[in-house]
Amino acid sequence: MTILDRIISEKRRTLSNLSYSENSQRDGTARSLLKQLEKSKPVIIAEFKRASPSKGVINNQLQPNEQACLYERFGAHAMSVLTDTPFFKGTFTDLTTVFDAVSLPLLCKDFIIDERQIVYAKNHGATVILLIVAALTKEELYKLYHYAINEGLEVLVEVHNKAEAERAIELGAEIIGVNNRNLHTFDVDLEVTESLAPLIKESGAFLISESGLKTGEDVARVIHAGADGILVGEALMTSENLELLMRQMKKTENLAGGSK
Ligand SMILES: O=C(O)c1ccccc1NCC(=O)[C@H](O)[C@H](O)COP(=O)(O)O
Repeated sequence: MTILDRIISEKRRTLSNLSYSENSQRDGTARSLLKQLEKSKPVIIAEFKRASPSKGVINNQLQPNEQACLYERFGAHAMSVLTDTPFFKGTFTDLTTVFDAVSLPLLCKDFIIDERQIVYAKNHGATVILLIVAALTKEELYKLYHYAINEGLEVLVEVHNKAEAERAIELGAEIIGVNNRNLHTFDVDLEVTESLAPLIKESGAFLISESGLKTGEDVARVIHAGADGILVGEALMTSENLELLMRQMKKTENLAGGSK
């Protein structure tokens, strides 16, 4: 059993607590990750991540609104907020707090297996949701993807290997995230992005490299492989000089061999 299996099993257990009924006062239509991807490279998706199964507590001291304002000020193009509580110590209040603090596209980083979670995420300010191919059957992936699109949301479809990438491409996903973290061992290896990039880029989808990016050199490596953007959590949550690190990650010289 992988950590993903354990997380999904916990999600199923708590699903009945979610309701469709809550109405949102939040209009996220102007916050498009796709538009950011069309105009900037590399797109930086900065994550608010207190804890994780692989690292335990990462940083429990930061306030989501303050960190969001710093991310926006230092040039993030979008934000990701972990909303899962048991494994990541995140909450949906974090998501609404961040929505109210900044005007960036907002990814609800959760483990979605049911339409109710999509409505719930949207009502709490999400403009992008995550669908993890490894967690869904082909039918579930298709149904949830189109449900989210019909709700006016954008979807980051996450893959870990070639078979999953082929499923994301077959779905017609416009934004595909390659997660460099092995869910069995928790090891991160940027070679995962490098190996899947040609297939994903050939499909015409935007490619986001996720997990394990710590330095400007790491970013240069995945951008050189073909990534259009990156998703970074731990390195930003623990940085002692966030402004410098984000500047290094955004540097256009990182686009080794590529154009802006
Ligand atoms: O981070 C984990 O330990 C983890 C374990 C199991 C499933 C998902 C997990 N993380 C979610 C993410 O995808 C990352 O938070 C995101 O890519 C940022 O990663 P990092 O920059 O390495 O914090």
